[in-house]
Amino acid sequence: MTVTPAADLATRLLARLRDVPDFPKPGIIFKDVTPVLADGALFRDTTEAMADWYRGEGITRVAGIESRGFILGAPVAQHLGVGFVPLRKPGKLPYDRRRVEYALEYGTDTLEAHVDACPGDRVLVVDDVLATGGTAEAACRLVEAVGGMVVGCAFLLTLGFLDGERRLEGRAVRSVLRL
Ligand SMILES: O=P(O)(O)OC[C@H]1O[C@H](OP(=O)(O)OP(=O)(O)O)[C@H](O)[C@@H]1O
Ligand SMILES: Nc1ncnc2[nH]cnc12
Repeated sequence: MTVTPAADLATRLLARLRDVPDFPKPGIIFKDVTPVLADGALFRDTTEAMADWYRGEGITRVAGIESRGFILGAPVAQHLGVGFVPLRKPGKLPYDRRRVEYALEYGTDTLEAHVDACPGDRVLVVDDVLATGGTAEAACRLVEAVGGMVVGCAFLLTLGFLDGERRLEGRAVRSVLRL
């Protein structure tokens, strides 16, 4: 895991991230990124930093994890000049799909991708938060199941105490901020 040396960006993010206790379940302190997204300069600088790490890595597709991974992944794809593919919650994609199931910090969930989402692509997986790593690990498996090669994973925030990095061992994982 590499954390960006752009300390000022991390400081700006820390000032904007909002802790919401007991959401979506008692005992969870939810890291709310909506104030970051609402700050235009911070939103741009964050997604540019996430894209910059992977310039020169031959990325041909960005895969964003529903739902906040869509919001961050689409501008990352635009900064890199490549296409975007959505990894979606079940029942949302219209065409032929593959699916993977995974455990969350607060339950279980499923991700789906179109079978032709990223054949032969060099893929960057993007999400807002790396917590237990279940979602991102499932996203990587799903990308591989539809023929993509995962070059790396980029996050705005890693919750280090939940040890998600262990689930992604061997992958190029980067995060703007690590708490
Ligand atoms: O590392 P993990 O423990 O797997 O958790 C991380 C995931 O949890 C959150 O998504 P959530 O399930 O809340 O979905 P949402 O983005 O649709 O709200 C977050 O956006 C990540 O996708
Ligand atoms: N505590 C948390 N805050 C925001 N997103 C999360 N995803 C999993 N755990 C989370």
